[in-house]
Amino acid sequence: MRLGGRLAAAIEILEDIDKQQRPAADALKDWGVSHRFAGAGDRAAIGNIVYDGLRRKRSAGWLLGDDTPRAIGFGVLLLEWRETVQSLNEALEGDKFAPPPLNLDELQAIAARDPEAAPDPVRADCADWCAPLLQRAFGDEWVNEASGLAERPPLDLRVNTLKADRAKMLAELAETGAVPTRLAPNGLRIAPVDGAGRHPNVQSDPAFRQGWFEVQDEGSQAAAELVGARPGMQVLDYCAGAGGKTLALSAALENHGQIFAHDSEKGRLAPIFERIQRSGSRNIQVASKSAELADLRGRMDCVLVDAPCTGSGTWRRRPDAKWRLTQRQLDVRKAEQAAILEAASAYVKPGGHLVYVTCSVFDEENRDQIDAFLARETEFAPVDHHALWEERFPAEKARIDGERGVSLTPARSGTDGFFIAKLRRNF
Ligand SMILES: C[S@@+](CC[C@H](N)C(=O)[O-])C[C@H]1O[C@@H](n2cnc3c(N)ncnc32)[C@H](O)[C@@H]1O
Repeated sequence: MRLGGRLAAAIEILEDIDKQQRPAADALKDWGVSHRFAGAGDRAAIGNIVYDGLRRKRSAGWLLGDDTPRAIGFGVLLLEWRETVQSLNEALEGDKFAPPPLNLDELQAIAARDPEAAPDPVRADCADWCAPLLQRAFGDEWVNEASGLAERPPLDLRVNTLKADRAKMLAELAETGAVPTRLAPNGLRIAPVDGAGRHPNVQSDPAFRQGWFEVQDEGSQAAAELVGARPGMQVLDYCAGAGGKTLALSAALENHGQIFAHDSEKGRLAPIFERIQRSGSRNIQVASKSAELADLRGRMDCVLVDAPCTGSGTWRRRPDAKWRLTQRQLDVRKAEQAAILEAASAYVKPGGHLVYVTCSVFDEENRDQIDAFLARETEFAPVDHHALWEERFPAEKARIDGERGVSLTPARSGTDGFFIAKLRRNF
């Protein structure tokens, strides 16, 4: 397929996502099934236009003076793919699968608009109702921080130190261009791809099947590091889901001590069993029912609450979620987070720690939750987050509120957006 055919396919998929309000991954998969002739390179290129279009939906549409899938598809090629009006016209000419070329209105809009001078919510590529949330979280930096959340992400891996080390993995994955991550001590990073490129399918590498590494954003790895799990500890991962952080904690425990992996939704835990087996972890006990946790009350050295959240920190990877999010969903998440913090805190022993993590950048899900929890539960007090950060990552910058927690963002730390607060139970 030439660029025109790929663009037409991307516009069709963007229309489908818009009309059906469905996840981008599902729409792309269905398109692939009904267009089996498309090769791997075409699928990657079409997927990139769709995902870039969703990341930069507002600014791409604004450039053409419209918010249709067509405007977004063309706009994002101009904004992100280094195409020009001229190069696009040349590429589309004579391609019978291409969409109609840019019309006069579109050409006039493009000529009249300077992306740098666009209104703030357009440059931030966010919904209007989210702008005040981002402003509150980032102050004067909000547009820059929000546009960081609209960039392509890298592919990050965590080396499983139960089976391998970083030098061994660097050699194994040399062809991928992987380099050590700056923050996470066991991380590797494969840089974001350009244009129609695609990341290597690392999960088909024999080293993955042998459990030498996992795919995990560096921010998630850093969050697991800040939990401070050490060999011999008793740790409860209260919202374990598919086990991304459980496995990182298990490696930190070096198989000494115990991790209890819990999640209220049994189905979410389903992938954890195979992952545990592959990783060589021998100290993870999966507990899907709350009743199975009864004996752990007041006994844990550390309880991790990796809370359900809006996921606003992961908009680079799931840009469709950015446009589906509603105020009502945020309110539901806030209520869940408060209830989970309350319930999980009962398992921490005196002198132990409660660690609250979200992959959101909104204060409403982060520091506000910590403030409200500390006001209710006087036996808990925050650790010194500056000292915590310095101890683990002395050379790196993060947005730190000493009392409430550490915030990571693409613009600041080059990771997904994460919030981490560590509280000590004093009595
Ligand atoms: C952010 S995800 C966890 C991701 C996981 N820790 C990882 O690193 O891969 C949040 C999880 O919280 C779970 N959850 C939601 N409500 C819960 C509750 N009341 N108690 C325990 N887990 C809950 C969800 O099912 C979801 O799997």
